[in-house]
Amino acid sequence: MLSIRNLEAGYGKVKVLHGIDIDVPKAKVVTLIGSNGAGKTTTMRAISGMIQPTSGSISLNGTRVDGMASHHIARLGLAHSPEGRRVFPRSSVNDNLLLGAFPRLTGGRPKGDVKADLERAMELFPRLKERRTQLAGTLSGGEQQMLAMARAIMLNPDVVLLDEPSMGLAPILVEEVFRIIARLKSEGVTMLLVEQFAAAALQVADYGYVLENGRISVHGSAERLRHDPAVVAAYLGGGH
Ligand SMILES: Nc1ncnc2c1ncn2[C@@H]1O[C@H](COP(=O)(O)OP(=O)(O)OP(=O)(O)O)[C@@H](O)[C@H]1O
Repeated sequence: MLSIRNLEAGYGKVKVLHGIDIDVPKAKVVTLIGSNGAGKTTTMRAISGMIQPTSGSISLNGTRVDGMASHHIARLGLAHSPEGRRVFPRSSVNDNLLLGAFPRLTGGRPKGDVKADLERAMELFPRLKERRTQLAGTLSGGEQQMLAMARAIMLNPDVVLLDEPSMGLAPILVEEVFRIIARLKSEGVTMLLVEQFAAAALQVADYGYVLENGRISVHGSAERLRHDPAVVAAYLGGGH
C-alpha cells in the first residue's frame, strides 16, 4: 500500500532522514517510534508532500508520489493528520469535516456517501457530534486534535498518517483516541502512527519501526518490539 525506500529529507542544508525504508501494508497499523527530534514528523511530512524528499522513493498503491504536491497526494488516497491542532478555526466542526472530504467532492477521489461518512465520523467522535455547529477555533485543544483526526478520515483514505494524535490530551482522552484507532483498525483502515505513548502504540499496531537520528535502528512485529530489551529500555520503560 505505502512503500518507502531509502528516503532522505531535511530542511535546507540540515539532513534529518538518512535513507529510511518503511512499508505499510493494507489494513495494517504500523507505528514509528523514536525520541524527540529523531525525525518522525519529518518522515510524515515527506510522505504527504509537505516537504520534498531529497532522495529515495515513496509509492502509494504502486504510484510514485515523491515530488508531488500534497493536494495531489491526498487525491491519490493519503490523508495526513499533522502534529498540532491544524483545524480551520473560523469554520464549524461540520464544515471542517466536509473540507476533509473535499477531494471526494471535486472528483479527486471516489465520491461515496459523504453524508453517511459525516455521520459515521460523528459516531466515532461523540465529542464532535455534540459540537457540530461550534466554530473549530473555540474547541478545546483535545477536541481540535480529534477534529484533525476525524477530518483526515473524511477523505476515505487508503492510508492515514496520524502524527501524535494524543499529544497534550488528558489521560481519559488519550484512552479514547487509542480506542478510536483500534476501532478504525478493526474497520480495515490502514494507518501509520507516530505516538509518544510507545507502549500503547505497540499494543494497537501490527508492526513497528524505531527511528534513531534519522535512521531505522530496529523494526519488527509489534509483538517482537514489545519484548525487545533495547526497545523496552529506551522507549517502554517507566514514564512511557
Ligand atoms: N521546519 C524546520 N526547519 C528546520 N529544522 C526542523 C524543522 N522541523 C524540524 N526540524 C528539525 O528536524 C529534526 C527532526 O525533527 P522532527 O520534528 O521530525 O522530530 P520528531 O521525531 O518528530 O520529534 P518530536 O517527537 O519531538 O516531535 C529536529 O532536529 C528538528 O529540530
